[in-house]
Amino acid sequence: MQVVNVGVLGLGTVGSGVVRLLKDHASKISNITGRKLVVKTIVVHNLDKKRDIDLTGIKVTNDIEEIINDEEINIVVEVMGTVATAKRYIELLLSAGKHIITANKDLIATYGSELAELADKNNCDLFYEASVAGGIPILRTIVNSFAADRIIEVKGIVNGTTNYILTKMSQNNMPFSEALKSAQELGFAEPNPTNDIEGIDAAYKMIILTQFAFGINVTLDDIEVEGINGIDLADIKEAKNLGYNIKLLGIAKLVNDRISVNVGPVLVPETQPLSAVQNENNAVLVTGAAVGETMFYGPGAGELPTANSVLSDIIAVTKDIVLETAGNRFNDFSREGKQALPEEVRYPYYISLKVKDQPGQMLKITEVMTKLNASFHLIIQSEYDDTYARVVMTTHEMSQKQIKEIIIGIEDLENINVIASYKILPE
Ligand SMILES: NC(=O)C1=CN([C@@H]2O[C@H](COP(=O)(O)OP(=O)(O)OC[C@H]3O[C@@H](n4cnc5c(N)ncnc54)[C@H](OP(=O)(O)O)[C@@H]3O)[C@@H](O)[C@H]2O)C=CC1
Ligand SMILES: N[C@@H](CC=O)C(=O)O
Repeated sequence: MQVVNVGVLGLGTVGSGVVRLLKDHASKISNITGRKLVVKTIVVHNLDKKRDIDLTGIKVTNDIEEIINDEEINIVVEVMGTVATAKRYIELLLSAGKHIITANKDLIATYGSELAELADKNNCDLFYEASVAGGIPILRTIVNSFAADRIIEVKGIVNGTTNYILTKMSQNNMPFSEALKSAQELGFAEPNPTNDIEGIDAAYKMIILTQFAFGINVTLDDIEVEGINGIDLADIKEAKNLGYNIKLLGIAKLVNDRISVNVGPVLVPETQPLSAVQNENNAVLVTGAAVGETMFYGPGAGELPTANSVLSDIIAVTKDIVLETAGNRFNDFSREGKQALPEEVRYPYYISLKVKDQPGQMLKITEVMTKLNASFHLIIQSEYDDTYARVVMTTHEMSQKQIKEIIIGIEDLENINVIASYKILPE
């Protein structure tokens, strides 16, 4: 049987999974593709690091030239992370005619269009199924199964680390820092977890999902992003009392033919399936004009689930090599869409306040709301400490413009501080 040689950049969580799965499923993969896939060379950063994996017959190096100049290597899997270095390596590899598979959402969300052009020019495949929602095959599903539909909304939990942290905080009262440490140990978090907890990782995934679902390019600057680092355990509990779970959601939707993309903590009613998504699992809801709402659920991070998505790309590339059909676009980056206006995007909100316990405070808050044409749904007051009360309000639907003005108005009031304001997903 003919051999297809594979190069791998990175031998961390995902890289180790790729090497393991390629070995474990070698004969099944050969049956599907008609080729024997062999990992020939792996590039790592630290050659002295002890590896808990069988690397017999594989060359491990820290010199990318060993892959670039090896004409026997046809496919390269980039699972090392970083943006600048990974971009430079992938450009050199594409120019050398290698097909690329990457799990690097930071890179694809930022330079996907540029790299896709270079891949086209060199008749190479550039696939990145693992870059969004780990083990869920969401990108190919959108490309293949929604081709004839018109998608109007894509929303979901697309970051495993933050969902894991929120689950542990909510169910086990685990402090934020302890839950984050555990997510890091389990290999879910990015090497630098700032992007996870600040919502940037989810925003990168929403950029890619927006391209696939709507054919529209957005950048990080077009997305309102809020992470989970400011979330108070008391708000998680308060939301629960009201029948909601707080989840970090990405929401991309068409509003009057303009695109709105947001990432942030959202109160999800317990009755909704997204509310039941626990730990590192992800779920993406795709709403098509014809099909209605569909949901795709599975592990969003971790060694083997992510490696499985990488392997599905490896098999797709190998089939293209065999059939000589490589170089087809995974995705069309051509359209620039218009941004939805802040007054067009409407949700009910949850607002949590620290209010000095003195007469007339609620009246002042009500005045701000009334002036801005907004109204409460319910108000709950509890003790914050000896001097302050915690006031939690849910509102009727209002625009993003209104909620911003309300928050500014309330912050201007003396002895009243806004702790949090989160969207509420309608029932
Ligand atoms: N972990 C997950 O669940 C998921 C991760 N991803 C993405 O996959 C990619 C890899 O993530 P993950 O496996 O968790 O990361 P790890 O930190 O576990 O592994 C990174 C690997 O890349 C190597 N590396 C880093 N920089 C360089 C460099 N400059 N040159 C050569 N090798 C380098 C490291 O080498 P050394 O071992 O020598 O230090 C290490 O083996 C990232 O883009 C991430 O966003 C996507 C989906 C899920
Ligand atoms: N750090 C990411 C890994 C997968 O993309 C996450 O937690 O989702």
